Amino acid sequence: MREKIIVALDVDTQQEALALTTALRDHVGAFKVGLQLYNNTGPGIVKTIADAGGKVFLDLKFHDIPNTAARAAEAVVGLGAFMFNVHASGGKKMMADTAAAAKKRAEKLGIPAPLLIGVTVLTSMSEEELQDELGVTRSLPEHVGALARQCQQAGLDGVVASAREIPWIRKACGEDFVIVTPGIRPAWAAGDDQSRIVTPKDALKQGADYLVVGRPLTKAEDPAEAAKRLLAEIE
Ligand SMILES: O=c1ccn([C@@H]2O[C@H](COP(=O)(O)O)[C@@H](O)[C@H]2O)c(=O)[nH]1
Repeated sequence: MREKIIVALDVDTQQEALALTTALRDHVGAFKVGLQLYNNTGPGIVKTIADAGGKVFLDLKFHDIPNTAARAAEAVVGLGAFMFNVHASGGKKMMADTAAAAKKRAEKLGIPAPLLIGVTVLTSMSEEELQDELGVTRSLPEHVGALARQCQQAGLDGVVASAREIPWIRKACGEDFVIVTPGIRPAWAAGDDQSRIVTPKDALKQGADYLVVGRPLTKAEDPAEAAKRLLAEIE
């Protein structure tokens, strides 16, 4: 089960990130480098964590025109992350061009292409916000299911969504499509700015492939103890 846990390293410095990877690497499967750490430290952080024995999910959520996203994806391939992502709402062409560019670059380098995952609806967003602010008329789970289908048709490997929407994603995309679920909160953790939260146990019960957990572990007084507590709930 621990292989399914991805820790969000939302910290400012390489030093803080490496302290967390050292404390947590025996308890989890991978580490996520997002906008905060990447923009504070630069692309080299991916290799630094990989060299320290950690698998890296590079969570930069590309959302741009097809050419820009595809060229950025080519740069990502050489960094050594096992997974990276784009926003599904960037459209099918953007996703398809990005997937094709990453595969081509990986082939050229003779390395496996990283998994490419589409962000459906951010887990911080509620159905009310989606409908009232973004003008989406279908229900949130239906919207996630429809975006997931577009990701699959564009050649992506999976999606990011709340574990609440897994039944809709499985219905639209089948069992082999990768589902990465942030917004994971054990009962003892604060919800913070997340809206569609799910416990680790329920996320696994629903069939999540990966659970992204940040603050419940990284802000804990003892991150390794918090990870052990979380694992005790699911193993
Ligand atoms: O829909 C999404 C997409 C990405 N995230 C990222 O996951 C982590 C969650 O951190 P917590 O501290 O466990 O809330 C964070 O890095 C987000 O950028 C997400 O939460 N929701």
